Amino acid sequence: MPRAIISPSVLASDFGQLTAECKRMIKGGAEWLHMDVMDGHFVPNITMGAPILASVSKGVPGIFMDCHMMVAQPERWVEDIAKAGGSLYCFHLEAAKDPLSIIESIHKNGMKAGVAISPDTPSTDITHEVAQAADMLLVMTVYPGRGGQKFLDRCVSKVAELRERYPEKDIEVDGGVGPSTIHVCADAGSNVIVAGTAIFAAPDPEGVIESLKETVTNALLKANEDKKPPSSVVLEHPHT
Ligand SMILES: O=C(CO)[C@@H](O)[C@H](O)COP(=O)(O)O
Repeated sequence: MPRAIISPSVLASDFGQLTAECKRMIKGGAEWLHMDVMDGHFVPNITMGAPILASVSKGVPGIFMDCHMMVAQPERWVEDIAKAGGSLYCFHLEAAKDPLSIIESIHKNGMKAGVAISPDTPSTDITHEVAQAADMLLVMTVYPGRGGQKFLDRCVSKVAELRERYPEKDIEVDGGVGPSTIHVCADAGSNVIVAGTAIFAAPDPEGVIESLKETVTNALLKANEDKKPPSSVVLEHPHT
């Protein structure tokens, strides 16, 4: 059964105190940190690249950097991000000419591989081969490019469709996720939750992390329970 993982998006943090902000989130219960890398081509904004990630990994030993690569040439940055301490390299399917070879290169460089889809990309564009090779699938619930946007409900059905196809895979949601939208994401089957504004702008980030995690864990347990045969059937056929 997949487990609940909360990955605060540092895009909503104080970049002047990035290392301290990451430590604050880990202390508050976050397991991963979501690092939004934007190149000004795939999306209009520019955020951070390998040198900043390297400083963070040096300043926060053991950090799991969930790197969301909003870049036009995802194959180009794999080595640099690995050297900078990236733990997971998630690239956009829309930008990839050969997703399978990018996944192979990510694995060769010692990172987990993620494949992201933007709101207008159907989940069926992720082929079975690509989904199987990837460690994580990311369903964007806003258009990539900036934080603080409104959650797009219409993307949730893609999470459910992918969860149906891949019961054990890590499935991440990102964009406008917080206490008011977590239930639909969790019920659809996402287990890795990215939240920026909802966590960093909260007076009690630890409380938000804890409640997001609890909601997701409960949904995962319920889905797992629902898969089991009813207990009466088990009792009637103890040897089957
Ligand atoms: O990738 C992105 C935006 O492109 C996200 O990671 C956002 O940074 C999430 O921020 P909130 O919507 O949670 O504020």
